[in-house]
Amino acid sequence: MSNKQSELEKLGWNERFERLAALQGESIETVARVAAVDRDQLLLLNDTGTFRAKLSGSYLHHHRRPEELPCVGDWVCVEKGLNDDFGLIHTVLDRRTSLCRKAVGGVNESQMIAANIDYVIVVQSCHYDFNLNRLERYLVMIMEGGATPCVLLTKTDLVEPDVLTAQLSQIRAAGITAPVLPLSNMTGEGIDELKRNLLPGMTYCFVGSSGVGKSTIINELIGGGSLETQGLSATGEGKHTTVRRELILLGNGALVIDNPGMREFGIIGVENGIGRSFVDIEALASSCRYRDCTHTSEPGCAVLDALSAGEVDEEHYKNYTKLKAESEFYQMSYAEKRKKDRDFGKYIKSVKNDLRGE
Ligand SMILES: Nc1nc2c(ncn2[C@@H]2O[C@H](COP(=O)(O)OP(=O)(O)OP(=O)(O)O)[C@@H](O)[C@H]2O)c(=O)[nH]1
Ligand SMILES: [Zn+2]
Repeated sequence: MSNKQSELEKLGWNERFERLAALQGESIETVARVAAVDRDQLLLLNDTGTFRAKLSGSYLHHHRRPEELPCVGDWVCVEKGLNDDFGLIHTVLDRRTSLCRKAVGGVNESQMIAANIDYVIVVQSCHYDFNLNRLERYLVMIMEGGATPCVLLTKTDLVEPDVLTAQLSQIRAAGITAPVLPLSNMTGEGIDELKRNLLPGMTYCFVGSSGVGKSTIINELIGGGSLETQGLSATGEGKHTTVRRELILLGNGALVIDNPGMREFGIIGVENGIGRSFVDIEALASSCRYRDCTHTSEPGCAVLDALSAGEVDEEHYKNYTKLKAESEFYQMSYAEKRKKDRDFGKYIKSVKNDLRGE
């Protein structure tokens, strides 16, 4: 393996991207990872360090949809002469995973937040913030983007052990098998285990409501020794701006993406369960000919009838079927997860023991 290659692997590069680049006739010499995006300016990272870049005119001309523009975590191919201030990006390699904020239930809006994340860590505080429905919505959206979810329950120092135990059993009863780690930034419980679980070359991000402790955790992780977290100053149009780097390489080799959009990820529509925001469609569904009607092609479907009569908005209908498909996909994995119940039971027991200090 070339030196260049092993340096890039520290930034999350792997064989899959290698093949993608080769397919597009790109040499490994041109690749870099997006560390931040600031309007038309990007901060890139490769084996030589951090540098600035812009999208080539041709790329902009051929890629107009918002999701085609590079976001933090993307791998791009870039041309930069020794004396150039900016590199010119001409290719964005296909994303392996993505985190996309989107609306469900009527509003048509979506925003690419980050790309090529391996693990998304959903942070909820077990003190007031805990909400199973919200957790499920986060997990669905994460899995839809292809990343692996994990859950952190923070502020365990603020609740009685039985409150935490009840929350863990609620999570288990909902069929969620993502790893759940109770943690306290105050007592330090769970911090070491979290650190042990962050693997070199893997990309992580933390999502969750404001105030649950994400900054405190990330600061703790960075405090453990981070390489180059500062941004890069750039002079453009007479202004001097600093672009804050959002892709952070931790001392242990793991990568963390920390950006404001990410923190609010999923906020749009996340509280809307199917029953609430799609009551109109659910009501129609009760008059469908078949009880298990999927409202996509069946004869005698009251929803499709209402759609063609213009009584139900097309976009609203699309969102409904989409969310329904997602939750069915999610339900499917429930069955498999049941099998793991026994293991989870053991886990709960060990957590209880930990809490008792055994
Ligand atoms: N008791 C207790 N307080 C905590 C814990 N973790 C964080 N806090 C406190 O909770 C408050 C919010 O923590 P932050 O880390 O800023 O939360 P955040 O999730 O980053 O919030 P945003 O930056 O708004 O997204 C701060 O006052 C922290 O000191 C914890 O485990 N236990
Ligand atoms: Zn139907």
